[in-house]
Amino acid sequence: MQKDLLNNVRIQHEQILITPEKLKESFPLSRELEHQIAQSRQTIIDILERRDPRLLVVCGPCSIHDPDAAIDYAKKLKALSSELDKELFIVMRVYFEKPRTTVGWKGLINDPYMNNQFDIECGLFLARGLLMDLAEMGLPLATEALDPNTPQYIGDLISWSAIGARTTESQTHREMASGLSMPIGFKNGTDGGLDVAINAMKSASMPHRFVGLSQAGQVSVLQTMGNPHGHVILRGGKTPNYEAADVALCEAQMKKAGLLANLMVDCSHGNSNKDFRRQPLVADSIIEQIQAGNQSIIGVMIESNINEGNQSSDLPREQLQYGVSVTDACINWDDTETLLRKMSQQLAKPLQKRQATMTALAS
Ligand SMILES: O=C[C@H](O)[C@H](O)COP(=O)(O)O
Ligand SMILES: C=C(OP(=O)(O)O)C(=O)O
Repeated sequence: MQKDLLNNVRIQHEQILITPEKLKESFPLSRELEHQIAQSRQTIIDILERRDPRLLVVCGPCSIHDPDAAIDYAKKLKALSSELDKELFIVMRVYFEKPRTTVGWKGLINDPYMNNQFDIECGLFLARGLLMDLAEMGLPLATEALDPNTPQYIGDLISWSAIGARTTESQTHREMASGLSMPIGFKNGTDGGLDVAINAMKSASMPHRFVGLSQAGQVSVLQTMGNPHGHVILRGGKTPNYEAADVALCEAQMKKAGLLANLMVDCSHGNSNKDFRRQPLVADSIIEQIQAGNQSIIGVMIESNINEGNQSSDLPREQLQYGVSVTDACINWDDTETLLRKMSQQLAKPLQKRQATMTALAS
């Protein structure tokens, strides 16, 4: 066959992918699960809109590569979250898509067996199947929305999403965020810049029209309503940005932009200088700030796994250590439990005060 000189010159292969609708037929949601997820989303909205004083905690592995280990982790997190639910609303990080600084493993959906076979359809099946299992355990779930088509396949199972530091400035991601069904956090840029996140929050709160995918798998013009439940995630950049002065600066910039100052602090990434051992120190600062009366910090993010540290995603599967991250290094389960118990205990009083302020403002 004669090669087309002008079209798809650099496309080597095309494969028709299952439609969102068809994938969902294999993993249908029960009415109970629908209600549970809608309720979790509403709880997060209540936290953002100051009707629920609890701290939103997005906690879990940097990325999922082993669904069995994710279930093991989730069992521990579920038990603990039920115990601490007076102070903390814990949502499990279930990240299937990794944005890379240059190149590297792009997550379970893109290359489910980490063997460069890139069986994306299998990745979608694994991702949706795991989300169903986790949701059935009663856990609210969080993910990063990276590929603009992925939410059509799995978004119904997600209660909170993030737009990452590498994509917060992208129009495509802001458009997608404007149509997402759950609250969404925008990370500051990798250089620490706040403007990109604040602009993203503004942009995503507005209606947009753009080309996207329908549930039936048709390329379609999507018209969105705008997502009013955005917030900024301070993740550090060239230097950390979790201290009281950084939080105050972000708060002031958000207010100046006419936005409700709702902030989540990411204890990992630029805020830990990528040293997982520093995550509890960042959390300590958040506890102190809330004890001192801070009202704008509505949540924290923690990268945590069964076992601490990380390992290379290039290792042969049989050499991979169980429950250890293949992307950013995480704190282990024992340290996670200690940290979450400490947060819950030390925040009980200040959060009661938040509740009292909310009640006073509402009356
Ligand atoms: O959270 C994970 C990583 O920080 C992010 O995907 C970037 O990773 P990289 O800089 O190793 O590519
Ligand atoms: C990639 C992530 O973070 P960031 O966008 O802040 O680098 C992440 O949270 O997994």
